[in-house]
Formats: sequence, structure tokens, C-alpha cells
Amino acid sequence: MARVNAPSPRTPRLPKDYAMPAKSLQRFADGVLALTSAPAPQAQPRRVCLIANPAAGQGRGQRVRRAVARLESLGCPVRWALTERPGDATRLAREAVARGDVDVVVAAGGDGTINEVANGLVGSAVALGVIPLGTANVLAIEAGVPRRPEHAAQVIATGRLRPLYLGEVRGSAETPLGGPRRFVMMAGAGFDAHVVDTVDLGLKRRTGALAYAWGAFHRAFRYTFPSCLVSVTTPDGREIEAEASTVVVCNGRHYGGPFVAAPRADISQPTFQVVVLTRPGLINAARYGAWLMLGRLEHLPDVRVIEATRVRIHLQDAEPLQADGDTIAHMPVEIVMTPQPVSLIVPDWAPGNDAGA
Ligand SMILES: Nc1ncnc2c1ncn2[C@@H]1O[C@H](COP(=O)(O)OP(=O)(O)OP(=O)(O)O)[C@@H](O)[C@H]1O
Repeated sequence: MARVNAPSPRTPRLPKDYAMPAKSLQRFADGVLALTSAPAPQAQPRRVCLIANPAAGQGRGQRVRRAVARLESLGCPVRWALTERPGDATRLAREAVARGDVDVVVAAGGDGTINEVANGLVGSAVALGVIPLGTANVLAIEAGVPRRPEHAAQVIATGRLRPLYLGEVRGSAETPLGGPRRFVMMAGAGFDAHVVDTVDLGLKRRTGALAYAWGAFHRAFRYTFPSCLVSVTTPDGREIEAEASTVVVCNGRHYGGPFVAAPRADISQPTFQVVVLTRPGLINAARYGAWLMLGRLEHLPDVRVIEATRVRIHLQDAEPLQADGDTIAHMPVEIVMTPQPVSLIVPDWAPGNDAGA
């Protein structure tokens, strides 16, 4: 059972091995935030349930304590809970919704934790807050949520609500999922999913995002790059088919951290941008990676980006599908939009956050 604590003036006790190296650039950005967004007091402080994943990132217990202390100093009553295994965050979020005594459920972790909490909030009016403690923190980057926990907490207490449409993965008769699984930022098949599925978790805990770079490099030598068949339904009802070595269904612009894979994607719109990487092999994988890091992936002639409301992906074998950095299904899959968005709490100042306000 995950531990759950009622609101208390004391902040949670977490293991000590959570220290995070300071990042001076981030400090500067957070400092700018602090200067430009002095909190406007809420009429009623938001009631918060904070769900922290102690396995996210490289250990960040201090940061959870600082976030809880800041929320309480801003007048927000905070219940908190630690996850003990995958799936706990969805269950705890559902329980918080069912109790009806919170305005916001905060995911303190990485994109996998946010994914789980968002899955637990679908269909409710309870908002989603983020304390970014993961390895890549793609949603936090997308929405401009600051890394510094005190500032992220301030956003939760005083930020605005932005609609966040989720992708919804459906299995098939061969690969049933036992219910829809939603994703927040992206779902990927082919080489992308293979790297996520086989990443060395011990190395990830020690080195963070480098574990993916290393995994991609040394897996590419042995990976057979099977061809994915992608069928896309566009917003105007056209059907487009494409073959891919890797396909990434993007809900947001960013991928793998600060890199922009789909510049026209918008988490507040109920459409995807489907990035189709056509050519197989180590050299092409490296080329796509380099162009992604330069923010120019969509300009390559062998890359297609297609706007979509529905995507079906077939592969010869039951290869994995990754969503928000975790394997959640196997091929074939169908991906649609969840009809109702969840409400994400975002800072006012970050670009795009006026959507739906
Ligand atoms: N107590 C736990 N022990 C082990 N794994 C857990 C625990 N609680 C949750 N998990 C799982 O940990 C996985 C990774 O968490 P998360 O994605 O939040 O961190 P991350 O991978 O470091 O960050 P990011 O996705 O931003 O790179 C999630 O799939 C989640 O289900």
C-alpha cells in the first residue's frame, strides 16, 4: 500500500539520497519567474493532494519537502502520498477525486508519474499540477513549469488552468489493454519504443537522459528496424498511409526533453502531429537524432509530419509502444484523442499558456 498522510504542518520525511545538482541557468530562469509572477492570492487556497514518485529522476526527496513547505506557506492544505510501485499514482489520484476534498492533484515526479496521475483525473474537474522531478520532464518544459520546487509550488497555488487533451491508446483483439491507456506528451513505435523498452534502469538512475543516448547508440547496431505501417485520419477526414522505421505521435511540441519534434503541436488542441521517420538503420537514426537536437527534424526530406485525429500502427510482430517514456502496449494499436481535456495548472507568463483561459 502507498502511504497517505493527512495535512500536517510537518513536511514528509523522505530518503536522504535525493540531492540534485544545482543548475545555474535554471536558477536564473526561475529567478526571472519569481520577479515577474508575484503570486496573486487565490480567493480560496487550492486544496492539494500531492503524489510523489521516489523512483523518479535521480532522487529528489528534498525537493518534495520544499514544494510541500511552499504550498503550505501559501495557505494550501496539502495531503501527500508516496508511490510504492507503478500504477499507484493513478489509483491515488482516483481516490483523491472520489473523496471530493481536493481541487488539484499534483504529480511530483517525471512524465511517467504525470501520465499516471492524468489517467486518474480523466473525466473529473480536479486539476493537474506538476512538480518536475523526473529525468526528461517534457510536459513541464512544454508548459513552462519551473524546475525549482518552490516556484513550481507557487504556480500550483496561483497559476491558471489550461486544457490538456490526452492521447488515448486502444489495444486490439490480439493485444488487449484492459481499458484505454492515456498519454500526455507522446507515444512512439519502432526504434524509439525499442530504446525506451530496453533502457538500463540502473544506468538511467545514475546518469539520467544519457542512458537513453547510450541505449539508442548501442541498440541501433543490433536492431532490425522492422517497417511500421501507419494509417492516419486527418482532421478533415482524409486517410493517409505511410511506412516508417519509427513513428512518434506527438501531443505536444517537445520530445526527449528540450527538443522540439513537432512545432505545430498544441497540448490544448484535440489533434496530434504524427512524426514519421521513414528510413531505417544506424546512420539514419543518428541523423534524425542530430536534426531533432537542432530543432530541424521536420525539414528533412525523409521525415513527414501529419496532423491527425486518429492513428493506427501495425508492425509484423507485437513490438512495444512507449508512451511518456514507459512501455504501455504492444502492436497493433489505435490512438485517438480523449474527448474531454483535463485541466493543467500552468504559469501565466509561459508562451501558449493563454490557451483556453
Ligand atoms: N515507488 C516506485 N518504485 C519504482 N517505480 C515506481 C514507483 N512509483 C512509480 N514508479 C514508476 O516509475 C516510473 C518512472 O517514473 P517517472 O517517469 O515519473 O520518472 P523518470 O522516468 O525519471 O522521468 P521522465 O519520464 O520525466 O524521464 C513510472 O513508470 C512509474 O510507474
